[in-house]
Amino acid sequence: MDDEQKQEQARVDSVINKISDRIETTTDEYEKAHAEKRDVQKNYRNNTSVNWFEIDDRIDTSAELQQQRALESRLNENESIIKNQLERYQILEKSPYFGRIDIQDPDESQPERLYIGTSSFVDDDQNFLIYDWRAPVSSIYYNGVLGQVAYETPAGSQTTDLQKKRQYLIQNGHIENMFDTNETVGDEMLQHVLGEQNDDTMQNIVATIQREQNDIIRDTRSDLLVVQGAAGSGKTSAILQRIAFLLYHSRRELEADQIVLFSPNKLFSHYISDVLPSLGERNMAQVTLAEFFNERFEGLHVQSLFDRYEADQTHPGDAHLRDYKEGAEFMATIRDYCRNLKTPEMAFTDILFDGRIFFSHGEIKALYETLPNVLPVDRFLQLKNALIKQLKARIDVEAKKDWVQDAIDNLSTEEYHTLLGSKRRHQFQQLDDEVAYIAHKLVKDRLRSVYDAIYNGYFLDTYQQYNAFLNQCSLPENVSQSSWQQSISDYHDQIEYHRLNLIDAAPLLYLRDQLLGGGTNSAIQFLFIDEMQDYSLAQLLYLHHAFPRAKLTFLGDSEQALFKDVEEPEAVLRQLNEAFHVKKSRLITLNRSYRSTYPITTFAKSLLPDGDRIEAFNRPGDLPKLIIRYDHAGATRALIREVQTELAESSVCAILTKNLTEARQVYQEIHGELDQVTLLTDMDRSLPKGAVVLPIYLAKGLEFDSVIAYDVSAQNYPDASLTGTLYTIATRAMHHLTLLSIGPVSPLIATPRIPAGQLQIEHELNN
Ligand SMILES: Nc1ncnc2c1ncn2[C@@H]1O[C@H](COP(=O)(O)OP(=O)(O)OP(=O)(O)O)[C@@H](O)[C@H]1O
Repeated sequence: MDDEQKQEQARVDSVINKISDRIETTTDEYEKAHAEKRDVQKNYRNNTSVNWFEIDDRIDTSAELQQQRALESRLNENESIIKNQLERYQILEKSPYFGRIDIQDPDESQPERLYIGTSSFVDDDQNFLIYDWRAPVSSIYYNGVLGQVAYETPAGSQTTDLQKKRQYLIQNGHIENMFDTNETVGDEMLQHVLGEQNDDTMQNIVATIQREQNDIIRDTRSDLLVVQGAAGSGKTSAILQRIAFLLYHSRRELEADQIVLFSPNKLFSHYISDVLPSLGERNMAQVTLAEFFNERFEGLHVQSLFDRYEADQTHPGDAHLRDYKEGAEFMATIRDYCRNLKTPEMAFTDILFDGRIFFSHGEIKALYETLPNVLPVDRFLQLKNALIKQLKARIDVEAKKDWVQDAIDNLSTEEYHTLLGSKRRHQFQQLDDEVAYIAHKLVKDRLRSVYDAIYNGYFLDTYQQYNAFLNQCSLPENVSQSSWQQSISDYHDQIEYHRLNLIDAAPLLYLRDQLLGGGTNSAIQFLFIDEMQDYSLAQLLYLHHAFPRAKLTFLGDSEQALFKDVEEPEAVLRQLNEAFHVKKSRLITLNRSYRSTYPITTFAKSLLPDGDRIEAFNRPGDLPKLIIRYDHAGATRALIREVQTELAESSVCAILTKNLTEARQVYQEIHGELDQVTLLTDMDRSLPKGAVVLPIYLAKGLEFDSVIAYDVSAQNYPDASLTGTLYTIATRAMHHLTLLSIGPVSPLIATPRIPAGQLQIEHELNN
């Protein structure tokens, strides 16, 4: 250790001491806050156990309880603020900072040294010992090269002279490594971090954020930010850091649950779940598209993207028809259709109660006719109000009937009191009033389902309405009437079985919202969509409609699209701009790929016709291995041997297949021969150790130490339509990639673009 490093270590020690002291005092504070909250809660519980019916005169209790509830919520908040601070200090205690910048401001006589870490730390004399990485001045660390640099502050742009930039790797209080660099963030540090990574969960990249990634993270202006980047270029990492940045930037106005991330699968949700907590922030809400749709279509099973991948492989369907139904124009057609819909064309339906008609569709239609001719969404709101008014009138009439009196007589004391609810006996002038109240309440409760049906708009059969819409569409030239009619009849059959094809989900929801209103959540301020290439424009438009106030960040890589054509990043942005009409949009492309070793990225990019623009990060490693076998038994033996070799070094080895059928078959073949092997499905939420077998679409967004691509033969990957699939598989590997071919190798690999020297080839003879 040279003198310089000794001095730096001494500073680290002294800062850690101060952090440890602070942890001690904060722990005391936390315990106090916790005890205070517990006392109040105990008190609150004792009070709420008051029996309302026996102690009629304790009217004050309610006000007291309200006060206590407010107090409890204040104490809760206080406790969680202290807890959060404590967690941040605990993170800092292990590794207080990762960067230092020495800057000389024009109006200062001395240069200043600033140390940068995951959050700021101020000593008792108000000296900033650590700056938060998200502070305006910290951007110099990520963006600046030595010399004059500018950075944005709330007060405008500032310039300063950057004299030194130093990076540290501090683990458990020790400086493991430190480098001075003139680059944005030096490659040495990246080498170190990337070489060390393992599969468990994603790590934050705060110490080594690259310049273009920093642009993504710190963008606060764009309404629509589109990130297109090669596999492993850090798109997901960057947006998680962006979320942490936004939470810091708008601490007062933004909560983590006002941010939604659409993630590609459940495994991915788990995989990224540690990143924000490791930065001292709460996780945002996460949902998959399938979860979102299934929640919106209660009682209907919506086809998932995975079901569709599987179906596509046997019945690819009409591509033109799909393009039409998944496009922006189709959604616009729905909006126009809804706006111009005439009463006779509306699919009104009866509201039933106990199997009998309560409001007939004719009655409802007639009522609708009497309402002012405004947009359907407003007119339906009026219709709901009018129907609820009628329902109330019918409740009044019904409450006076004999059956109700009989029902009251048969109520147990407990049921009676439940109906009485918070009302107290002395609030009624006479017993009759009380009975009338109970009768009314009883009928209202019984008719609750009618009320819900009105409230939810069940008087309009939206499935039937969508069917009617489909039947009147003017088709584009490349879509034939027969294939359109077939798709309508498929839709019809699916609905009969309470199922819905993915292609119809967004349009149908849009139609429903256009007519009946609702479906929107204005509380969400930021919407993130990862793997955007797997979403149709119609789906993206629907999500924009569903979260109308949210700023949008979409990220993806069209090269990784399974069964879809590659699109240029600029074309993606153009399409979105035309469809979304946002004020400020921005495209950021990331071409440098960090995940895999140099030989793996070099191989993977060669699979793509235009892979040259991808830059492989220079991390050394073994060449990808291509194993060729000419029969199934030989292939299985080779597979088992490879898995064993890989598991001797790594804790997880992923065998990636084209689809679920293939994954099941591989699992059957090997699970008797290996100790730890798991077949993963779309229900799995976490990754077990050992060998895992899964179809590629479930591995989207994930990475593994070691990947075996199963059966890359010419028979299994015959043509360019599977380039995206193969590329996605190859780019999941961080350190080792093995390709197993049963029979002659796919022309996607046996191509002049991939010289033999890029691979280690093992033929059957070597078995
Ligand atoms: N600046 C960085 N510093 C350190 N590691 C990084 C950096 N950028 C990316 N990585 C690492 O590279 C790997 C790939 O990153 P990430 O998963 O974010 O890429 P991606 O573009 O979303 O990939 P894909 O599209 O293939 O899912 C991760 O292990 C991530 O930690």
